[in-house]
Amino acid sequence: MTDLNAALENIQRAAWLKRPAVRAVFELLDGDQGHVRAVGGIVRNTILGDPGGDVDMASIFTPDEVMARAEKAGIKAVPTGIDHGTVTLVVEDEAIEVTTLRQDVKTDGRHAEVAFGTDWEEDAKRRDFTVNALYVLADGTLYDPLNGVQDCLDRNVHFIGDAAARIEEDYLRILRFFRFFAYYGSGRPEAGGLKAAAKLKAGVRGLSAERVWTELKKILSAPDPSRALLWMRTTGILALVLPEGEKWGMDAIHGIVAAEEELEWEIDPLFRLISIIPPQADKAKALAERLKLSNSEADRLVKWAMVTPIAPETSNSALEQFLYWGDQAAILDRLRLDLAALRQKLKQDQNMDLMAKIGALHQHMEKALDWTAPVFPLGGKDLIALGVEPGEEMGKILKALEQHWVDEGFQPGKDVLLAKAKAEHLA
Ligand SMILES: Nc1ccn([C@@H]2O[C@H](COP(=O)(O)OP(=O)(O)OP(=O)(O)O)[C@@H](O)[C@H]2O)c(=O)n1
Repeated sequence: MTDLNAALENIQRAAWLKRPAVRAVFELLDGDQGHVRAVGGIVRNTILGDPGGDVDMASIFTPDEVMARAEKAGIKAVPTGIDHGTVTLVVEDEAIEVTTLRQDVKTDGRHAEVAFGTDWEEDAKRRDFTVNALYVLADGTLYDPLNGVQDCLDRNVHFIGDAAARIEEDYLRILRFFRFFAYYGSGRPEAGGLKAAAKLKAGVRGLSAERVWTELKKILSAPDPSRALLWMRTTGILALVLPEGEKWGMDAIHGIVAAEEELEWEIDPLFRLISIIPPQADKAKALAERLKLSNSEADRLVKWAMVTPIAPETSNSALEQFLYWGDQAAILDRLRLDLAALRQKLKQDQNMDLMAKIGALHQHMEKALDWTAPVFPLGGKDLIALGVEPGEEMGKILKALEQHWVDEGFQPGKDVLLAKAKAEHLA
């Protein structure tokens, strides 16, 4: 476990703190006087020993002042979120968001109305969690007004001030609570935050589909999201954002996480989603529409839901037929899912039958991964040459010949197929 000294050292040594863009922004906005500071995810992640992510900064200067200074210094500045006081500065291809300190004035639960401020503690207090209210100054010292470092070290995702009030400012914070718990939490989520999240959960209904899906994807991308998902289910929050996953085997996710680790599968949030919803095309479609998944995400989900499960006993030739007529990616998803489930089962019940099934599924997966569909050697032109009129009938003949070719293990060549066409279809 990281201790305080190691955490502070992580910051002093952080490579991002020395990057030209970060130095340029510190210089532009009087970093030596503490008027601009790195904040948010990058600081949190660095303390926890995983210094990845974009560098976001906060500053006492108004967006106009930031723009004016950037222009004078020849730094590219784009007003990317001017309503929220955000200007993006670009130096040597690195984009850094600089947001003016804020004080909240009014809120409707989704969008806080903000006034610019110059008080760092005030800015810290209007953020969501203590672990996100950490600032790094130009010289690498830490400003931690709300004891966020200790909460990082204790793996405690702790709302700032009154949890309910923080949530009412932005209901997305309910999902962020579970996201940060998934990544950094240990034990149980903090009781006060959990209670407030459960009580105010109806508020997530008012969030845009895009924000919910983006956040859900981040939860599903955590090294092990299973505990967070279980708490979301216990509090009834999962039922609101993902009703399909409510009664379905949440246990599957354990098998997936284990298989990812043991078989070095890449973490794939959509695959994890697949594992916790039932394989029903109508449900998959409804989910994709409700959460506004991208076309490729929706396509993958629906195709997976429609694919026929492939039993371990399936013969090689039957598998080839599945692969030829079906969707390779969906079949692979199906195989991976079943494999992960069987491997999990084997941990409780070491029996030969299970081992044999797992071995067979491994082989099916190898085959499916290597699969390139053979090309059917016949086309419409070949039948026209035999005197068949183009049209529906020709389509039927071609389909029948193709089916025969597949059934025969893709072996019959063009001549054999043409002979069959003459004998059976053109007599
Ligand atoms: N609903 C929100 C969203 C963000 N923030 C604050 O804005 C910072 C930046 O937000 P964002 O970039 O969305 O998230 P990060 O915490 O930086 O995490 P990541 O970059 O890993 O998504 C957060 O750290 C937090 O201080 C907040 O208080 N409430």
